[in-house]
Amino acid sequence: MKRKGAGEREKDVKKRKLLDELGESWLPYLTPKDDGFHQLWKTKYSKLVLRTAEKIPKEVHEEVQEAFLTLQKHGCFFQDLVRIKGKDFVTPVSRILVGNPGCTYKYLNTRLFTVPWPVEGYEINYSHPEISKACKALIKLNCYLHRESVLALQEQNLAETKGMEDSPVIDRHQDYATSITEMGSILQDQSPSHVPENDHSHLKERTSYNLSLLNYMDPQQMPFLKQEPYFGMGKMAVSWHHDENLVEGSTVAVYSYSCEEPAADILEEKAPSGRDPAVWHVGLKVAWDIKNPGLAVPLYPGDCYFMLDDLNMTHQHCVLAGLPPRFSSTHRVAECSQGTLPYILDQCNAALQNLCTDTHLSCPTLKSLDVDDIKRVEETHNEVEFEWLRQFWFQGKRYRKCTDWWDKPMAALDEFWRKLELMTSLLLCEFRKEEQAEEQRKERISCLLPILEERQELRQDWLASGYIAPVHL
Ligand SMILES: O=C(O)CCC(=O)C(=O)O
Ligand SMILES: [Fe+2]
Repeated sequence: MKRKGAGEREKDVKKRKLLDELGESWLPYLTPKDDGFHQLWKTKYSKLVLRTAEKIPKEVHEEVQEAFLTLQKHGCFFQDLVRIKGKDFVTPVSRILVGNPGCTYKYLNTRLFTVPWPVEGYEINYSHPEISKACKALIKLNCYLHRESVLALQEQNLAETKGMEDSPVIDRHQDYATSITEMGSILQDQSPSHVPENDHSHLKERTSYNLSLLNYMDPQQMPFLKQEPYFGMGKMAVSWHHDENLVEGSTVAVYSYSCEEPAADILEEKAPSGRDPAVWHVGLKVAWDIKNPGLAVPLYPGDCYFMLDDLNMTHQHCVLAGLPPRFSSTHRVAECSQGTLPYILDQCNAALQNLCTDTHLSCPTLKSLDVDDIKRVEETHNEVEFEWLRQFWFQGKRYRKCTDWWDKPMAALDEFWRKLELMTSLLLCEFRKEEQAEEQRKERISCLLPILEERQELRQDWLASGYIAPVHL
């Protein structure tokens, strides 16, 4: 629950050690111009799959590229304020999260809320018909990438890791516009309690993307991009990382669209080795390793790449900036057992069971002072305040640019939070009363205290990061 990520210090030590070992020199990396590039890809990076633009239906390109431009025109991309090692940073890329209604995705201590794509059974008001069309194009892309991922896993026999022998083979020529109804059933499958019944659902689970994080950056507007530190790959739009909060072993599928076809390699003569700095690339390296050369794969407009199976865990990736502006749509299976609206509403409802507001009572009371009940209620209080409300309001009104979908749920969570505040104050009143046995009182207080301390600390933390609270918080 704390904003300061665990394990960050350990990572820092590892990184320092790596850079120290490296000294002044750079590690080798290969691009398609180098001998051995394909051999290296096949042996050390085989779970990275590239589908070049010409293999992808024209309809996909047209709809998705239009969607990107629409979302940008309507000002829907935002730079995120993220926290790394206790410090706040603004991401150089601007982002928007689109996905299943009610889903969220937490990265670098920031929780993003999906702008919902249209799924049957959900009523969604978009602020503009063009935004509605864009979200529809993205869910269609999602279906397309889901099918392509299943095929790629089957082609590499990765679908069989858990006995996939009788999983049906998907027909590549199936119409890409998979019906939204099919997505509806996928959405239901993703309830936290869903347990795969057979091996086919295991494959489906690891490729049923529930959201996409869209990125946009115009390098001309970003003069201070970081240089890639290990290989000398040049300017990075996104530094080396593993994607966080994904279902273990799930694929990540990316559609990449750099807005202009790069001019013939005019810089080639000046930079005979290394990657072309005019072209966008995805960089890959084996995690915490200096033995294997890195890989820089150029991405031309409309190319897609897939990080299959456990590639995201065993390797790190980065995005190397080219010259033109670029969009990407990164489809993920977010681990959202504690990240959906139904989840947090359930938690709040359960906590509120401990509040008795019978009309014949002049003021509300708590039903139980049992330590387990106190703990559950007060922990939910922290969770809704720090993981949801403050995260949501911190990002301002950005979601309203696209939809009012989150307004009602957030108002409901706000209402829950007020009642939880009341419950904390009722609890403190109880502790002031004399009639409890001393032992019991001590036990209750020692269970409550750490949770209240954490609340206090986190409130300070949010305050320090410039968060402006709505009046009542
Ligand atoms: O834009 C891309 O190709 C990938 C971006 C990325 O790695 C991320 O958003 O996590
Ligand atoms: Fe990533």
